[in-house]
Amino acid sequence: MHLKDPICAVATPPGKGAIGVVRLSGKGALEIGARVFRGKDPRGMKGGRFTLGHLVDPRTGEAIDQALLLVFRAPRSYTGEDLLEFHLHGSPAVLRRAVEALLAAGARMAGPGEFTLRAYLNGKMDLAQAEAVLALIEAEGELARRQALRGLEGALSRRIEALQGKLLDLLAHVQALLDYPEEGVEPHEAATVIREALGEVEGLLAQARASALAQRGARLALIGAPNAGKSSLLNALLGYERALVSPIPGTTRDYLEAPLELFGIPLVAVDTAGVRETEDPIERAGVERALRIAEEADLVLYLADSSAPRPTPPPLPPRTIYVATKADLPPLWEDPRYLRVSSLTGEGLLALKARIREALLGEGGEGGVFLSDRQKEALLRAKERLEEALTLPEDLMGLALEEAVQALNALLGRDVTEEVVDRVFRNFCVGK
Ligand SMILES: Nc1nc2c(c(=O)[nH]1)N(C=O)[C@@H](CNc1ccc(C(=O)N[C@@H](CCC(=O)O)C(=O)O)cc1)CN2
Ligand SMILES: Nc1nc2c(ncn2[C@@H]2O[C@H](COP(=O)(O)OP(=O)(O)OP(=O)(O)O)[C@@H](O)[C@H]2O)c(=O)[nH]1
Ligand SMILES: [Mg+2]
Repeated sequence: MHLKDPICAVATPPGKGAIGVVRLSGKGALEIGARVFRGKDPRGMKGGRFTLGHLVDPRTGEAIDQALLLVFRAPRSYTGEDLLEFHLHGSPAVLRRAVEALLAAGARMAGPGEFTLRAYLNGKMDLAQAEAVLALIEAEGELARRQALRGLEGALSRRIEALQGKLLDLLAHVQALLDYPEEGVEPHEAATVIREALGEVEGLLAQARASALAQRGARLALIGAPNAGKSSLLNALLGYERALVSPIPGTTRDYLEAPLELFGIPLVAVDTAGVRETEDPIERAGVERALRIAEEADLVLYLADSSAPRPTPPPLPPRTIYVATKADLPPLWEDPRYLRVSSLTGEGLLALKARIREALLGEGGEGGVFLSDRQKEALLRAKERLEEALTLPEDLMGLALEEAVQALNALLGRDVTEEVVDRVFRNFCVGK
């Protein structure tokens, strides 16, 4: 059901701020606006204009606040409907009264994401773009922000549409074959198109992994023997003295977490107690924790002091980068599998950061676009159907191709059930 009734909500975050914005959208928004605004009549204003006046209580005429009123006229607005924005002082007391005034004048409270839902239903954006709006709001790191902006501006949608175009051409070809078998199609041609499509889908799936990582961030554990230089490397990565450093082995007793952004990826670096055999029960508890943290981390940096006798590493997960520390001192051992780093001089630090980035994102992290879990599932369905089509003779692959196109349609939010749409917008905040 697509309602067009006027909805309103505060668009800015709760709390105090320089400005607070209340949005009003739908059929009759201009009339409601006229009831709550003292100043220029919004019904006489062109779209894309603003004016300064007062927001008033429609029941009493009492001024609630000064207001800058922005008027957008259907279909040229965010939602595609008539839309008014009241820019008020960012005061909880003002915003509460402002919403009350709009409700009294005939609007109703918007549901979560209802403005963006209307933008989607009115064809202002597809479902993939709507999900990117949410991802942009949620973005904490630079990479997540960049990926979400690309998605919201339609980078993914265009790629999916191009892919569908190719598959629909092939489908037409294959269907023609059913009607005019004597015409014939080059058998290898279909396979080539499908393989190309599969390549594109797989490329997007790789981006989905990078996208999930950019959104959620990653935990990076530093582990190694006492005195290996873990706390020093943590400080060097952070660029400030977060952890205590000393020449006494066993300085770090408990683990320590510090947020850090590398190449736009939000990370939590975890410095841990040096791993060794020990009688001290407190130290032993610290060691056990360190090993568990390594096991649970997305990526482990295993540190070994290159200026001391070579230690035997504890059991380490496969996602481990091996680091030989104190590269500024004469080495007692060398191993090409270890990256030489000095926290003192900074030598090898850039190479280490590059390795961390590569381990987390793989090669193609940079040009990525945001992909939601829902979009990833649609891509997996398309991939299955394309793989199936590849095993079939041309005259029988039509159904599989059609289903692949349908999966891509679902990604864009075409021909999807209300339930699918609801599930997307449930995650939005009220006011978006
Ligand atoms: N004050 C304010 N700032 C905002 C938003 C908003 O809704 N209000 N946005 C909301 O998320 C973002 C901007 N996105 C927007 C996207 C489209 C339209 C819009 O009115 N589009 C019309 C007309 C465009 C035009 O005048 O050229 C259209 O597409 O037809 C407005 C904002 C970020 N900043
Ligand atoms: N020359 C040199 N000394 C370093 C370097 N990194 C660390 N050190 C020294 O090595 C000693 C131990 O450093 P920490 O960073 O405390 O080592 P840790 O691995 O955290 O040790 P625990 O907390 O005891 O497990 C300190 O005296 C540091 O100054 C380096 O790159 N070069
Ligand atoms: Mg330490």
